Amino acid sequence: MLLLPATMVHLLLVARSGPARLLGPPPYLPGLEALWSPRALLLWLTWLGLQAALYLLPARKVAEGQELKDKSTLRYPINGFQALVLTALLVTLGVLAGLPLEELAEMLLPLAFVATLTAFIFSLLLYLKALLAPTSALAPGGNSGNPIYDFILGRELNPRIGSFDFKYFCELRPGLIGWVLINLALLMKEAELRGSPSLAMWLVNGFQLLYVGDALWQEEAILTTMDITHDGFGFMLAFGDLAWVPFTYSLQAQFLLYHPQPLGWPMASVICLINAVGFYIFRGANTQKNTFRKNPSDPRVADLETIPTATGRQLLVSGWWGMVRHPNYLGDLIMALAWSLPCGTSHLLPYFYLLYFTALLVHREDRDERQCLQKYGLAWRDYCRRVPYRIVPYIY
Ligand SMILES: NC(=O)C1=CN([C@@H]2O[C@H](COP(=O)(O)OP(=O)(O)OC[C@H]3O[C@@H](n4cnc5c(N)ncnc54)[C@H](OP(=O)(O)O)[C@@H]3O)[C@@H](O)[C@H]2O)C=CC1
Ligand SMILES: CC(C)CCC[C@@H](C)[C@H]1CC=C2C3=C(CC[C@@]21C)[C@@]1(C)CC[C@H](O)C(C)(C)[C@@H]1CC3
Repeated sequence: MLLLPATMVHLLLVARSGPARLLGPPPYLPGLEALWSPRALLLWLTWLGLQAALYLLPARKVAEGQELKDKSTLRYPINGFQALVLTALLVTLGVLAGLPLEELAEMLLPLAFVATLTAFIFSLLLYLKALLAPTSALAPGGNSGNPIYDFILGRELNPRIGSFDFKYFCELRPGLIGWVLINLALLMKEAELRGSPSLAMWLVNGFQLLYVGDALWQEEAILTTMDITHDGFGFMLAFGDLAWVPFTYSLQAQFLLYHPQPLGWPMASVICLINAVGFYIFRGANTQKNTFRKNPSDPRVADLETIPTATGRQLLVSGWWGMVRHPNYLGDLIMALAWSLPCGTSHLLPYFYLLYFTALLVHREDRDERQCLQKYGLAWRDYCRRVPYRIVPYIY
């Protein structure tokens, strides 16, 4: 709980320091006056309020989630992309009216601090709320009885007030859209400092906007991911969604603002190709699984080979899911590489995301395999025999 926020602050400080050494000490230890700013708090609360208001707007579609323990299903508004477009419109109007968006680049530290504070307070409230929740509403992993463990992992699976689903909202809106907004502010700051944004900055902004835009366009697909179907909503996800994603996932753009990197068109084209390959695998795999889970007889997946399981559900054993057992992770990792390459090879810092993400996905894959083995037993063993590699074909 303390190490993650400390790591985030370390990264923010190091990115703007001359040597930008990931593994070195931070350039200085910020005092409370550098972390706390009422202006940052006001800005952050306005941002959360705006995203909540956009979430509550009428949706083009309302989707049903996976079946819960008590056999019920929850309904989710599909209006994330609409929220992104409306936010973009509002920001454009604001900038045209003189809003100094580039000033965000100077406010990252106090903003990250208030985002962390909100994550702490919010997860405490979620924990208290979960004490009143019925057993059927609890997540499988966050009910050990150890309050600290449960506070971190989250006791309740889908905490809601009325139809407002906190986990679903936080996973895709304030942090993810905040991430691209911070990137844009850094791009504008670079334009102010150097006359125009660098090619490397354009690439990082473009790739990450594609990733976020895609997540919101394919919003419904998140309903079959582990975060929604299995993990409770506690400190880890609240901090991850609200603070970690916007302030550490924008690290490459932060690095580029303070350490401009030369990048020619031939290298830029190779990097674009790497990102396109990663995106193709990531999107193909996620869409295939989501389509199959929603309707196994959908013509797009009906021809794929499957393994029946004792639960009545089937496992895909051809197509993307016949190549490795987590093709979506492979695509995501290839994209992570493409986001770091525009920052050159002189520093390790911009590769932090790739390193952290590899560790996160290897751990997540292992966790998922254990859950699947428990759920599907022999059928899962059969799947592992037929598809022996976890993430990278012939390597891992
Ligand atoms: N940028 C970031 O920071 C992060 C991004 N991600 C991305 O989020 C996406 C979702 O990841 P995550 O939720 O971890 O995992 P998945 O979307 O891969 O979901 C795993 C589940 O898929 C189902 N499944 C597994 N194998 C098969 C198969 N062969 N056929 C059919 N269903 C199968 C199982 O659930 P069941 O059978 O019950 O349906 C399993 O529990 C990924 O693309 C990942 O890269 C994840 C974490 C962080
Ligand atoms: C703080 C900890 C070290 C780790 C916290 C992990 C979280 C930051 C991630 C857990 C799963 C995530 C997903 C996405 C963002 C990061 C977190 C919240 C995701 C929304 C990114 C966009 C993708 O298209 C997705 C598939 C929708 C992702 C779902 C999982």
